[in-house]
Amino acid sequence: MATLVLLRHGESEWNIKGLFTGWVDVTLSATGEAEARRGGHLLIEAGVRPDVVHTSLLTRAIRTANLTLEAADLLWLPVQRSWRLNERHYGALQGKDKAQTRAEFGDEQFMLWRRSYDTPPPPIADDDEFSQAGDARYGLLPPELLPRTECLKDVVDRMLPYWYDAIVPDLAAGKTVLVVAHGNSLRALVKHLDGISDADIAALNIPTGIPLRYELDADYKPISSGYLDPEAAKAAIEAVANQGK
Ligand SMILES: O=C(O)[C@@H](CO)OP(=O)(O)O
Repeated sequence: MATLVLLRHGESEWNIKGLFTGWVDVTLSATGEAEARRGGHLLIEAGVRPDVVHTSLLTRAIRTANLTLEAADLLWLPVQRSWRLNERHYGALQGKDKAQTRAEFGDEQFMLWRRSYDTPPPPIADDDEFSQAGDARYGLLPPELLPRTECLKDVVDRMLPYWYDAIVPDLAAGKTVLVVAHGNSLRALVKHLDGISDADIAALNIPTGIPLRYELDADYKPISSGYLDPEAAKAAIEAVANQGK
């Protein structure tokens, strides 16, 4: 049996403002910092002691991992980072207000862009102020891999190689693995783990800052899973689902 813990970063400054974020590198709000520390305390209370950590390349996930590990007195753990754990690239919606977008394009189009499995938003222009073209952190990435927009299916496709090549080997070595990532990159991973259909994944939302623990069998299929604070998770999931309303 292997233990995997998934943690969405704490609330970000753009989560408060209700803006589509994607690959824009915003930092945590004060609430997000507190959530991240609480995540560390929840790990201690549950007796979960990660051996290794994987994060995206985005500051809000990296800072969440640091604050969570610090609270759990585990800052010394080895950490690996990959763009493959980044948030879904939100294309031309990056930097746009969710409520305004909903009002302008209507409920159906808004939900299609936000939660459909295979409809990406329009691509972002390279000269857009919220584009990542030319961002040094993706400098080693072959240019054709740098997305200009992504739907959830695109995220599954670019995240799974990292699951198989980097995370599964850690689990196979008997390590408890903590993955600190994002709402949609974790939706992609949960879809894979729980075998959720393309249609049903639209209804799945991940709360900020609450560790989600999986016990996996020898084939890395879930035996059990649950948030370390189920009551708080329930309310926070509802809030994510209602964003833009
Ligand atoms: O804006 C984003 O990048 C994500 C996560 O905050 O939003 P959503 O939940 O709407 O996909």
